[in-house]
This record gives sequence, C-alpha cells and structure tokens, in this order.
Amino acid sequence: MNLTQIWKATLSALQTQTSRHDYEALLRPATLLSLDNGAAFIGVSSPGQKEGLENRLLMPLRNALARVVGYPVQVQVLIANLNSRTEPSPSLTLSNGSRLMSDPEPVVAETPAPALTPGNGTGERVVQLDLASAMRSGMLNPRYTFSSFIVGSSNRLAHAACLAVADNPGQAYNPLFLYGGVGLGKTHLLHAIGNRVLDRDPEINVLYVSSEKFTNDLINAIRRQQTEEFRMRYRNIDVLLIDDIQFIAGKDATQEEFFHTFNTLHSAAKHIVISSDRPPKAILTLEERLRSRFEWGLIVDVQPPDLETRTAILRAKAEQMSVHVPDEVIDFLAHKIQSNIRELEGSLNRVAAYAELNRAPITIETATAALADLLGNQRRRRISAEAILQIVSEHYGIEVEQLRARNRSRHVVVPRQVAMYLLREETESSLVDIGNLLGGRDHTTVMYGCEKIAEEINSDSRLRSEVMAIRERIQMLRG
Ligand SMILES: Nc1ncnc2c1ncn2[C@@H]1O[C@H](COP(=O)(O)OP(=O)(O)OP(=O)(O)O)[C@@H](O)[C@H]1O
Repeated sequence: MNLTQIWKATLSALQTQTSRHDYEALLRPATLLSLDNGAAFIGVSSPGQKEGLENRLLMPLRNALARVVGYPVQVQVLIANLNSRTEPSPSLTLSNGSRLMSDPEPVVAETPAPALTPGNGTGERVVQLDLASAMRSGMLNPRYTFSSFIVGSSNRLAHAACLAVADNPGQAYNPLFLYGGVGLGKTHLLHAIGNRVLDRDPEINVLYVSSEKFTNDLINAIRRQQTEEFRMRYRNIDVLLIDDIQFIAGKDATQEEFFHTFNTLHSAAKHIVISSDRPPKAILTLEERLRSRFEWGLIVDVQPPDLETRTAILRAKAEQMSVHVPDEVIDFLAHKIQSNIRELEGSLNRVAAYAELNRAPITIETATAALADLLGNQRRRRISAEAILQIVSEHYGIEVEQLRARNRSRHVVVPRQVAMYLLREETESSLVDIGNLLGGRDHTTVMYGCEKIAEEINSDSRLRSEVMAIRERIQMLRG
C-alpha cells in the first residue's frame, strides 16, 4: 500500500467524523508526505491550515491514520509546497513534461516553497520542484479521462455533453455548465475534456482552474499591480475549465473580472466549461448578468450514481488497483456507500488496505471490519436528522411542528434556518431531504437558510454560541 492509498483511506474515515467545513478546508487540501517508523508528516499549504489541523484535528487524524496502518502513529504538520504532492509512481511519469497534476484541486503557491523531502522507508518520494512547475503549467490530471469515467444513467447526459465539447471546442454548448453534489465526478469530467482536447491537438491552450484560484490570482495581481498580466493569462486561452464557480458568489471584484474574462473568451468563440455544486439560479448573490451568461449554453446535472453505476465504478477501481475484490464484496460496498463516488473509492481503498495489512482475504467480514466506524457513523447520522429538529426546537422553546409550519415570524424563522444549517452540516441529508423534513420546503430555500446562518455566525456572536450549544447536544446524543 502506498502513501496515496493510506491517505485516501484516512480521509475517507475522517470525512464522516468531521464537519463538512473542516473536511473541505483543512483535510482535503492536505497530503501525507511521508510515513516512516510511526512518524507521519502531513503537508499543508498555509499557516492557517496548519493551525486548524493542529488545534482541532490532530487527535482524530492520529487515530484514523493508526487505524488504517494498524499501528500507533505520531503526526507532524508541515507547511509544504503542495504542488509537489506525493503520488503513486505511475502518475509521476511525465512523458513530455507538459501535463501532470497531483490531485483534482491543486493548491498553487505563488512563490514555490522548497519541496520537502523527509526520509521515508516506503520507497515513495516527494515530487521535486521541476515537476511542480510542470504541473502548474497544465493542471490536468492524466488519470481523469473519458475512458476512466464510468457512464450510467446519473451522468450520461453530462458525459455526452463534455465529450461533444472536447471534440468541438468553441462550437458545441458554450458555455457548458455542469452541476451536482460533492464527489460525483464534475472535476473528473472537466479534466477529461482538457486531456482529450490536448490529445487531439497539443497546441490548444487549455486552462483548468478552480474559482478559488482564479480569485487568489486576481487578488495577488491587484496587490502586485499586475492586473494586465492577469488578464493576458486568463483571456488568451482556448478552453477554460473552471471548477466550483459557486465560490465566486458574493465576491464583487472577482465576479466583475470573471464577467469580462467570460465575455472576451466567449465572443472570440473560445470554450468555457463551468462546474458548480448547484444550478446558476440557486447561486445566491451571483450577479444577474453572470447568471444569465451561465444559462446561455447548456446546463446539465450530475446525479448520485445508481446501484449499477456504483458497482461498475467499484469494479473498475479494483481493476486499476490490481486488487481482486469478490463480487459479493463489491455488491456489499455498492449497497452500503450510496452518497458519493469519492466516498465509494475511499471505502474500497480502505478495505483493500485493511485486508493487506491484516494479511487477510477481502471478504464481507473484512470489509465490515474495515468500514466499522464509517458504517456506524452512517447509522448514527440517520438518527440525528430527526433528533436535530428536536434539539433545535427544545433549545429555542418551540414545537418541532412550528419548524415545519409556514410561519414566517422571526422567532421561528431563525430556529428553522439553524435547523437547516445543522442538518446540512451534521448529516448526510441532501437539500431536498432537508426541505422535505421541514414541511416540504424548496431546496433553494434550504440553501438560502444554510448560507445565511453560515455567514451570520461569523459576525453574530449570540447566534454563534447558540449554534455551538446545539451542536454540543447533538454530539452528546451521538455518544
Ligand atoms: N463516473 C465515474 N467513473 C469513475 N470515477 C468517477 C466517476 N465519477 C467520479 N469519479 C471519481 O470520484 C472521485 C470524485 O470525483 P470528482 O472530484 O470529479 O467529484 P466532484 O463532483 O468534482 O466533487 P467536488 O464537488 O467535491 O469537487 C474522483 O476520484 C473521480 O475520479
């Protein structure tokens, strides 16, 4: 088992134990740099991330890692240049140095820090800077191709639209707007477009970028008075693949700049493919002129995979890992893990790692043992969805029925929005599920409620302590 597999298995365990925010902001962008004699080095890209991990997540991280590898582990967090992420050797092999990326969402440092090369006994190495700059120049993950993408009813339309764009950039469906929940393959499809476009014509200028990086680049350019260079860079591309556009909502300067980038590219028949976790009309605080532009071309959604697709994905991943996984185990995992494909992959990695470390065959028993906490958490989380409503209503001294009712007075609206926020943060419920739980409300109303509370707890200390108190009761109930 290599470092990437260990880290993936660790992340999949932690994903169910930490809040969505901590997972996305602190854990997912981190990487396991080395693991040697029970000492693990975790690489992060900023002091804030290091502090967050050390203050809040060190213990769960240590425990999860220890469970994956089967022995006690000491964890040290380092600030590293994560362009130089550790990868299993096949994907480190650059044939022409032109396209390589370490993970779906690279963290791009403006000034590369020296790559860290702590010793490790696993035969793995930390990628060096020349490779990092090669990654930066292209940003495409060579593993994310159309041929490694399993098509099922949940993603058929999105796949077909992306393929059409890759074969006719600048023509079909411009812009193409892909939306769907976490871990359902949007990033994979963006990269697949980029890879295919470049396979067909290496001269085409393709740029994959997350909207967060676009924002950071803009901020840096403004600070360094290099906005002209920024514009040159972003407006001279043939295919722009921009991920997670929802993050530009509410950021006025970024929206303004992106609006002009969009117009320049679109009017020159350059292609723009956008991904988001929700459709344009549900991105609150997105400027109307941008929203209408996003709706110019084709909007397609990616849905959670059905059982057949989950089974096919597991089979393909097991084959890629060269691990024999019996059909009944594949079936077991496909039934148990339904929410997203990243988690599905994580569970398979974890089962394979567990079996390897215990020198046991992969069976339903080993799979159950490997995923015990994950499956246990799922059970606990389901109980919590109903219980959360109860706890929230008790906290505010109102009836659960009032949360479900149409009443819009403030003493009910705030508790209802807090319930929406906590259901979203603390359970696996979708926006639609939450809307249904709360008297059949629309998912956009739920999203609005969640975002409002998420924003207000930053400035309203009373609300923050209310939410914290309720959260504590939820944790106590989980036991
Ligand atoms: N249809 C598929 N076939 C094979 N692998 C898939 C498929 N869909 C997703 N995956 C894999 O699942 C993982 C998560 O996918 P990806 O990162 O593209 O999700 P996403 O929708 O962009 O999620 P997020 O919104 O969290 O960024 C990736 O490793 C990807 O390769």
